[in-house]
Amino acid sequence: MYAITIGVFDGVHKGHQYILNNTLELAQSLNLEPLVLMFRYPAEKILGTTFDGLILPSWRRKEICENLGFEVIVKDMEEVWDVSHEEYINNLIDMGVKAIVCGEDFTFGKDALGDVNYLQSVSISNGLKIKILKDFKEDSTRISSSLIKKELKNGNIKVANEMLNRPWTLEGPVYEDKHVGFKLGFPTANINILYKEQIIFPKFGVYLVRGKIQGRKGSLWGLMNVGIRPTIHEPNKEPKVEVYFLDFFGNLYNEYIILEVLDFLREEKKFEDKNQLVEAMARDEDKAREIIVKRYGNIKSIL
Ligand SMILES: Cc1cc2nc3c(=O)[nH]c(=O)nc-3n(C[C@H](O)[C@H](O)[C@H](O)COP(=O)(O)O)c2cc1C
Ligand SMILES: Nc1ncnc2c1ncn2[C@@H]1O[C@H](COP(=O)(O)OP(=O)(O)O)[C@@H](O)[C@H]1O
Repeated sequence: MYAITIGVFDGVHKGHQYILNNTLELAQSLNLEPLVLMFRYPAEKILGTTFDGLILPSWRRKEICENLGFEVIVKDMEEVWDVSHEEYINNLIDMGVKAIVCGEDFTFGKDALGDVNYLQSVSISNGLKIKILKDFKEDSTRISSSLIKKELKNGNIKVANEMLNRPWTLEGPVYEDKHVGFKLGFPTANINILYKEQIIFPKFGVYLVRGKIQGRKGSLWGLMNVGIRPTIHEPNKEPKVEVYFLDFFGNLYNEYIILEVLDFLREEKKFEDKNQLVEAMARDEDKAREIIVKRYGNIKSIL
């Protein structure tokens, strides 16, 4: 028997963490198993309106919830798009749901006709316990996935990380390209962040990151560039996420990399020539090393 919470949980930010913690507490007090029904994408993606990508892919959100102690079911919202709100609740009851935790703006079922009032009206006859939570606010700001995405688009990575309660991560497999990086003296592993799900690109520019190569123990400092590389390429190139790891040399093709994005160093620029770009990259490296020593006590890159 389950205590469930339902949603996209994009980012699994502080507001989500508040709902999740409440679900864990309720589950414990009622002797139920905590369960998350998680949707891969928000409704905007299906409606084709203003969806600019996910903060975190579904498997990463699932893992975070599992680490908190939840069982997690990931579904495509399309699967339940046409299910009426009455049937939706009946399906949950059939699954063994005994308690539901949600925010006050929670809606469900076809045309979003199910809401917290409906939930409460059917709860007694179905023996359901409903817990409705008020918006989670910090300094009177309502923390939300769309606010975090706005901060990421503005390069305010530290603000976003604060709302996430952990460093934002970008991840994906490394793919081979034209080897321009090596020739510039800064080899960069290209990370395909879109290989399975649509993920948001942050503001184009240079970031300090800490990277992990899946299957290896340690982690590496790195400089991540996100953008269209206007110095080297024609305009309208596809944006790319690439990382130059400090104090590392090795083959990363086809490795799977997870980057913790820690700081925004500067915007991407079109330099007059390659030499100026290389000089700027060297300055980026100096700045990154300064931050590492100052803020992180010179923790080394280790693999
Ligand atoms: C630390 C760092 C900073 C970068 N800054 C810029 C930049 O400001 N402008 C730019 O055009 N490219 C920038 N790049 C991207 C390089 O142009 C790119 O790594 C190189 O062209 C190889 O790209 P390719 O894989 O598309 O061949 C930067 C790369 C790194 C690692
Ligand atoms: N310090 C490093 N940081 C990132 N990649 C490195 C590093 N040292 C070696 N490499 C390797 O070099 C590759 C990138 O070289 P680059 O010339 O930029 O080629 P490509 O155009 O294929 O990305 C990486 O995918 C990785 O295999």
